[in-house]
Amino acid sequence: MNLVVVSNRVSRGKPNEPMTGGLAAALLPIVEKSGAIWVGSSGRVRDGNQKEPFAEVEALGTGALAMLDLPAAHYGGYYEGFANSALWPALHSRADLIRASQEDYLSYREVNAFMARALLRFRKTDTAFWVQDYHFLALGAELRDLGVTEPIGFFLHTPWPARSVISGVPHHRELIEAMLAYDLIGFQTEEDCENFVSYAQSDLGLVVHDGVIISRYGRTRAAVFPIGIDPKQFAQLAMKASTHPDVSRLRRSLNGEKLAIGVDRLDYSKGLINRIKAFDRMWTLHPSLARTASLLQIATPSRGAIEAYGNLQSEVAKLVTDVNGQHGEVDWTPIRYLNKGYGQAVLAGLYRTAQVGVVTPLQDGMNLVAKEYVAAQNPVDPGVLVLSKFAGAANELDTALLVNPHDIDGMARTIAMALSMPLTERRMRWEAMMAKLRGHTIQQWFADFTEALHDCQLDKSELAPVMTEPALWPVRSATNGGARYH
Ligand SMILES: O=P(O)(O)OC[C@H]1O[C@H](O[C@H]2O[C@H](CO)[C@@H](O)[C@H](O)[C@H]2O)[C@H](O)[C@@H](O)[C@@H]1O
Ligand SMILES: O=c1ccn([C@@H]2O[C@H](COP(=O)(O)OP(=O)(O)O)[C@@H](O)[C@H]2O)c(=O)[nH]1
Repeated sequence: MNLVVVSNRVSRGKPNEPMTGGLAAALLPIVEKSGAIWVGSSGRVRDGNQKEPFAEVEALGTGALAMLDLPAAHYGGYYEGFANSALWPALHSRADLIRASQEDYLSYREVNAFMARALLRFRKTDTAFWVQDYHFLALGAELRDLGVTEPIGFFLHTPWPARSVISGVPHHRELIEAMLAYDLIGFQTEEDCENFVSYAQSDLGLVVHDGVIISRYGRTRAAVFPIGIDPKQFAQLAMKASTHPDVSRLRRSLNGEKLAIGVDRLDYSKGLINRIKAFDRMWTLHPSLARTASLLQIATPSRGAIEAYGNLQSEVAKLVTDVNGQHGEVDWTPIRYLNKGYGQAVLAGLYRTAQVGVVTPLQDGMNLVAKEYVAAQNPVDPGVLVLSKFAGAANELDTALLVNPHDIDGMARTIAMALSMPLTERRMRWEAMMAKLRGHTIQQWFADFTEALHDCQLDKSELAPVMTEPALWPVRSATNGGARYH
């Protein structure tokens, strides 16, 4: 099978460069070894009506990486607009932050249609397409319109919310109907999958049998594939990193003080404000922890052109300044706040230096930082993970100290408890989490999804086509060769 993997964000795999998000971090090591072609955005745009999309293609491991220049007129409306100002907030149950215009929606559809045309260049006999994430909900339908009959899978890296929340997205119905052009739709958790299936049944009135949704396109299997990491490789990275200058300097600067670490994109879904308030509360409730335990918070800038992200950056910076002003001493800074990214080779060493990992998103598809923190620990003296129950990772890492990120007092108490947890309990919890990480690696995730996609194709060829009542479909009219949706 010739696999074509598609995502908005790709990674060129430069060692020492920070990863922009978990999708690129997770896909890089497996795509490199799979021989697949990975197609995504180059981060550049190009003017004009590109008849032949421009792609820079380079070798990536045993396969290739193709980076496309996306259409200049639509990029902003697609990425900052519909994908990250309408879909992202809805997918993270923040309906209050949904901002969507008709122009943004049309740009989103244009970029999906553009990507479909671009993908034809990589289609060979026996090709399967694997589309990643909410940037390309309609890509499968666009490919079908171009006559593609090969298997097309889709994996959603974010949560899928309750019906009432996703219904807040303009054009939700036609987008979700378009998703049914995929043969296989993968989710991070059972809850996400159930929410999606419930929408298909209740809002689209479709029949669902054994996880298979029957629509005008035929059969779509909805299933759960929790994404993992390579814990062995991450542990090796962490051991090697102990001599990295940044890691050595951090260790020296601590003078025996305990350290908690947080590593997140600066995103409102990550719960940074509540986390910092929890530390503030902890130092107020337990004055003995002032000077003896501090927080290193890495907050990598993300999607800065979007208003909600710009506001968050100012709000977090102000809160950190207030808390440091309140609890700091002439020779002690409670929160070290870094507004930049680090390569994973350093990050792994920073995780290992910290006695507590704090991962407290309000909502998160998976959260790979939680898994990486666990894998990076020293087995004889492991740190403690404080983890939000609303991160996908909490389903597997259930021996972490699970917290409600809305309960600031509760988080303050739990972080204090983590800082003083006895070694036997730390080891017991850590070993149970490592067993889960070893059982669900990124390699396994990749193999499970591609095998399930292959099985969908077999089912298709063995079963007669399904006829159903036509659902409501977007009305298309051609304008300058592009697709328009009403
Ligand atoms: O590409 P960006 O706009 O810079 O954003 C970075 C990525 O953020 C999201 O990552 C998700 O994928 C992780 C791996 O499955 C998962 O652990 C995390 O919970 C998700 O939020 C987004 O879904 C990606 O498309 C972005 O590339
Ligand atoms: O400075 C940084 C911050 C994060 N990461 C990586 O970015 C990914 C973040 O993934 P996660 O699933 O936690 O969250 P996302 O950002 O995708 O929502 C992880 O693999 C981190 O190791 C990185 O390489 N450098």
